[in-house]
Amino acid sequence: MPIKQLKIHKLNMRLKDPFTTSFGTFQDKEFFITELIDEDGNRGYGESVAFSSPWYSEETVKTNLHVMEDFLIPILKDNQINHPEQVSDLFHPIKRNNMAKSALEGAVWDLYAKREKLTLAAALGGERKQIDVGISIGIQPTVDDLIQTIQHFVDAGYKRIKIKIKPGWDVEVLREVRKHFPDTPIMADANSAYTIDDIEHLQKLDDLNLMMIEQPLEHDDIVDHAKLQAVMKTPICLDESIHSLEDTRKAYELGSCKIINIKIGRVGGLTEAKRIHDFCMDKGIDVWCGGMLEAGVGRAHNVALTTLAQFVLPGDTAGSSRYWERDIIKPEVVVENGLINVPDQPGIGYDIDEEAMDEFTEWTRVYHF
Ligand SMILES: O=C(O)CCC(=O)c1ccccc1C(=O)O
Ligand SMILES: [Mg+2]
Repeated sequence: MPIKQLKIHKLNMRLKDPFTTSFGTFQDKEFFITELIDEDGNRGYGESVAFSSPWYSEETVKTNLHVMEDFLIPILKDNQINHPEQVSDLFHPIKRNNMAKSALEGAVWDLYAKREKLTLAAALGGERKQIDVGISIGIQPTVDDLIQTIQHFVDAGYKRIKIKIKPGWDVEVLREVRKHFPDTPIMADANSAYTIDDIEHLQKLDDLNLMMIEQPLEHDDIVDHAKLQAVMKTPICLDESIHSLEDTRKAYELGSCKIINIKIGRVGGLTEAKRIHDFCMDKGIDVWCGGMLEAGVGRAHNVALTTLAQFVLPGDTAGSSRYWERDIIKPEVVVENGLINVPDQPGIGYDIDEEAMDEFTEWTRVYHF
């Protein structure tokens, strides 16, 4: 691909409502939009998903910029790229920093799909025209607030409800929720808030008919999760622990989970996400697409990935309006009856809303190839 220029746009956006997990509360999001421009004027876009603080993983907005500028962009400049699948191998010598890698690799995928006049979904091999959507609800001030919030999103049609839990906001809360919503597909996400010493406590969740429990134990663990899965009938889903196909294989061999949440940023890009998907399809592990409170570009990438066959469970790919007063894409991502219609325009399939980009852009840097 005759790449001419890369732009990195630094954006600041404010979520409509604060979002609280076991590790902290977010409302202001700073991130990068990557824009890769070829000699014909095609533009491919990616989004960095690291947060400002290393609470979810070790990456931050600042480490993303450092790693992109000092290591990854030089690799892109020095190599002729014909297909986006080359990028993850070219980036492989750089350890981890998967969200930085993904922000650039995503722009290469979008540019490639646009040049080939394919939707990003089709370029990845996805066939679904609509995807099922769930929603992730942060920790609320009171159980009543939580129940009202769930009711709101159940009424809006979301196909499953994910509830964030932490010690002190878990068994009793979920029991109350289950009483109000006996038949709703419900799951819990602990974001690594428990340890092996909490196994007996976590077993109390087993009679609540949860779809799964996401990442109950340490962010880097797969051994204790296997011990937990062995004594629980509720499926364990791994999020933070899975950074690669290799991690997935090891978790599978140990029996650490029955479900995997695939986040493009966490695994270093769409190519690795697809490799994990293919492995899980082969082994019968269900997967779904996780979220990082993305703006429109990242959200569009998630929608495209979810069209692959083994994404059999609703993802955390809620509509733009769940997060933002105004998103940076036109049209915004819309959820109706718990479904998103996959766009049929080339690449990510949504246009950049240049006016919104201007509003949220703090600065732009240009790199000439
Ligand atoms: O709606 C979303 O984008 C996902 C929300 C979510 O659960 C989440 C948000 C921030 C960090 C981690 C997570 C997570 O999936 O664990
Ligand atoms: Mg999670």
